[in-house]
Amino acid sequence: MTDPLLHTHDLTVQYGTHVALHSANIALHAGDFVAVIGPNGAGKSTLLKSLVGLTTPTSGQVRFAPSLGPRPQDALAYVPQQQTLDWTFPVTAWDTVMMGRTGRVGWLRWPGHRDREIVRDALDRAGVLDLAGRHIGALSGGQRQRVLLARMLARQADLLLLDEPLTGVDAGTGERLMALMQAEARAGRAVLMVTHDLDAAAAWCDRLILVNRTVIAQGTPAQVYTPENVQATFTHSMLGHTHASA
Ligand SMILES: Nc1ncnc2c1ncn2[C@@H]1O[C@H](COP(=O)(O)OP(=O)(O)OP(=O)(O)O)[C@@H](O)[C@H]1O
Repeated sequence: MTDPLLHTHDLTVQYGTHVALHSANIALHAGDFVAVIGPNGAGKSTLLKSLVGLTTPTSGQVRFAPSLGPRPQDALAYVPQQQTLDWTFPVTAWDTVMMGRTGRVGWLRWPGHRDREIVRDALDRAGVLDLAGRHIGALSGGQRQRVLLARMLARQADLLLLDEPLTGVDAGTGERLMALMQAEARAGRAVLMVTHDLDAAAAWCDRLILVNRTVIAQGTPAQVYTPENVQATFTHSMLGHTHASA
């Protein structure tokens, strides 16, 4: 197997004395479509934020492949949870997706013809081209989620990290989003997605990572979905209610 694009080494994150994630070791390879699954408060968003650099690990490391260059964060597209974004910001769906190009174009360069083509294609693939001129505040939850996916596609990043992209979308939209993410993985990108939808994850993803304040299990859906793993993930915290000793 090729070297991973990203891997963590004993990644641990504490908020004050609360250990949100303990000694997590995961790896993401080009072509991977991976789901992170666990109960509320399991540390899933914390894991993603650590990979993106929005949360600083207490100990352990996030390591990127040298092939991603000196600024690996530029090779990464992150889709946060929808409710963490300000949807009153006065921009259209088109502008929002064009912002996905900013990292590539640079803040001081005016977007060119190619950027506009990429934005148009991304909106089209996400099924929201007809909404391009609409203010984002006037979109429904499912439409917003599609716009966020389009923004991610427009970035043309090597690593795609998504936090609960299926929340609040109908079954048809969910299928479309999963198909899009799978296509991105098949095109050689690495896709890591946090989700509460176990069925969708098992149906579409190559690998699952079960998390409950640490990594409980990882592997193919068939390897991971054992009664023991599911019980360990969803019925109690592997770290109990203890806090860090430090
Ligand atoms: N900035 C923060 N400061 C303090 N505690 C935090 C912070 N962010 C998260 N936590 C705590 O860390 C734990 C893990 O949170 P996290 O958001 O990573 O969980 P999650 O698995 O994504 O949950 P959910 O499924 O509810 O989104 C929770 O107990 C949460 O309250």
